[in-house]
Amino acid sequence: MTAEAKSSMEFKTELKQLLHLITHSLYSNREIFIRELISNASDAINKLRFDSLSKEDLLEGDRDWKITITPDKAAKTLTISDNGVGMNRETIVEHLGTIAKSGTRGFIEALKSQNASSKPDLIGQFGVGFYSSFMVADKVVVLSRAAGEKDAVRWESDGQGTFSVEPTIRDKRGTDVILYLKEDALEYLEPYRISALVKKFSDFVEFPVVLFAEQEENKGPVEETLNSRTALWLKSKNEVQEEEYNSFYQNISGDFEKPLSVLHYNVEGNLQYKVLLFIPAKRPLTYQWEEPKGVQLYIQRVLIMDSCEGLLPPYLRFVRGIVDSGDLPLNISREMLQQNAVLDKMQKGLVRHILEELEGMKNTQKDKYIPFFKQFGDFLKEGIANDWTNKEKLADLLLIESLNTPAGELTSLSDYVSKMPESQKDIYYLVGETREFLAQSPLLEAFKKKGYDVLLMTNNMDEYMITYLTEFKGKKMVAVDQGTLPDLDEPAPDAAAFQDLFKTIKEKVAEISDVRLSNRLSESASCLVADAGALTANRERLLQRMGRIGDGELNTKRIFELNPNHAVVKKLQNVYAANPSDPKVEDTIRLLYDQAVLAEGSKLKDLTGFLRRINELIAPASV
Ligand SMILES: Nc1ncnc2c1ncn2[C@@H]1O[C@H](COP(=O)(O)OP(=O)(O)OP(=O)(O)O)[C@@H](O)[C@H]1O
Repeated sequence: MTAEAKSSMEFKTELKQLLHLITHSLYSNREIFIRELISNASDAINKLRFDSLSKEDLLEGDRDWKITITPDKAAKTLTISDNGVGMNRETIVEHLGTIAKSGTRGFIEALKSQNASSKPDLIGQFGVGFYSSFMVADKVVVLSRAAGEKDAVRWESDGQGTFSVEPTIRDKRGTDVILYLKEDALEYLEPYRISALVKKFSDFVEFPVVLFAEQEENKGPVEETLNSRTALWLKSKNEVQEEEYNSFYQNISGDFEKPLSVLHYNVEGNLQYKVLLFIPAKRPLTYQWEEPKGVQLYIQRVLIMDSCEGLLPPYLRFVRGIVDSGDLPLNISREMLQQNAVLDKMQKGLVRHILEELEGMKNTQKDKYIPFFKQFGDFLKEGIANDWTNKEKLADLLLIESLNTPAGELTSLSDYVSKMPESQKDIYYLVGETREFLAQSPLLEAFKKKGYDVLLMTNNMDEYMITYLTEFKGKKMVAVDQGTLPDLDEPAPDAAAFQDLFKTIKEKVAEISDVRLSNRLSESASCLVADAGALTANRERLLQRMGRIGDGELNTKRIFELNPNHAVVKKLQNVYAANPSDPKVEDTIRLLYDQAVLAEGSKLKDLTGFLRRINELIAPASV
């Protein structure tokens, strides 16, 4: 039977690339292989413990959970064994050969682009898991027997592109990972080295990690438990050292940095649960392509779900940690969890704590909060769009540049409001690509004159977020490139005199929906604004970039505003009054319009016409 025979198979292409990179580029942090293998062993035990809640037979009476590390100096092998769920022929081929995790491709790209040898921490961020064995071993053999099955399987590979599988014998369920160490990795056979690494990386692992070592002079083997197995979240806050938090966080997140903040508390009362959450300091590359790990759900110390979606809303997926509930039944299924009211209540509490922590940081530790916001601000903006109940709190966590803050410095909405002059009713903002460009916009002239501040939003998420943030502390959020602005002074009352000219402008400039005198301009002659509720120039460009509307295609017409106090506008009005069909009239209208198009950052439709008109103007004065 083919299923019984030894067969040789190829790794999936992406895995081949991954293995090549692991073995050739990542040396300096290779000791983490031990963490990865212990973590797999612990996952395997957790999985069986969970499965056995509904199928006790699987245990066959053995619930003495244990992870064993056996160095063999003579054979130069290091073996990591567990009595977890195990694998059969089918699952071993699937898990250790053909499945490339979704993050693998991204990992490979990041390694290639970032000069991998100088970025060893990447491997931790991506959790390449089992394959990290090939950093220290030139051959790896896995012997495994799945719980509830009789046959065992032997997997072997030198990490060069193929692996083989064949039947074998293992007298109990579980897995042995046997590393045939490279000559330059024999240090990992030394008990003191193994012991130090387990303490460093895996001290909190819930199951005993036992070193099974031969003694000198044929005294027989000794077993020594290396990890203290403390469930950190069950201790009280004042019993835990900062170092313990750090290494626990690094273990569950794969991050090499310390966390930025730790939230550790107990909830008593109707609902009881223990919380240990971490806010990371840096945004790992993984977020872009891998499923977020999120928060682990434990029920009375038993890991139920590695990444429990319902515990936090998606926008807080950067938070790591553990919630251990005393109120949920141990054998709860994923489906039941999703409909469980307890989870909803816990989520509300967790969100409140996280937002309060961030608020405290913003108010009292600016040096910590500003870098945090630069890394994770996008997530909070996503929250403004999705979490209606916490919208105001989230909005108050925003940091934004503004006209009155020096370039590179940021203001919060509360600060903005507290500095508003009495005459100012609304909060003003302008969204665009860069601060430099926005700060020069003609749309800000009247604000500069009146001393009103304008928020200058230049982050990718801002256009999206601002559609959901229409108010803050009872004040309207108003785009300065949209609608009319009653807070500003009225334009000169001579609008009537311009009515005939305006009629001609509307006939000549098909791109606009209307023309009127402006109360936004003081230096410039003209500008374009969107009608209330219509697409602004920046949003239109964003939609074009996203392919939602065609390039150069104007879906919405804008309103053309003229500054009645500007010399060119005055002259235009005079020339028009004397002779409405003077050819200079149309050229000047076009030039004023094209200037306004450039000032809003859009492209000119008729660049040739624009240059011709400019040259005709310059010609009489030029040499
Ligand atoms: N000791 C083991 N017992 C049972 N199954 C295992 C064991 N080690 C690995 N596996 C299986 O092989 C799969 C791949 O392991 P690998 O370490 O590459 O990734 P992972 O553990 O899924 O992810 P990560 O290491 O990033 O958390 C695991 O998901 C698991 O199904």
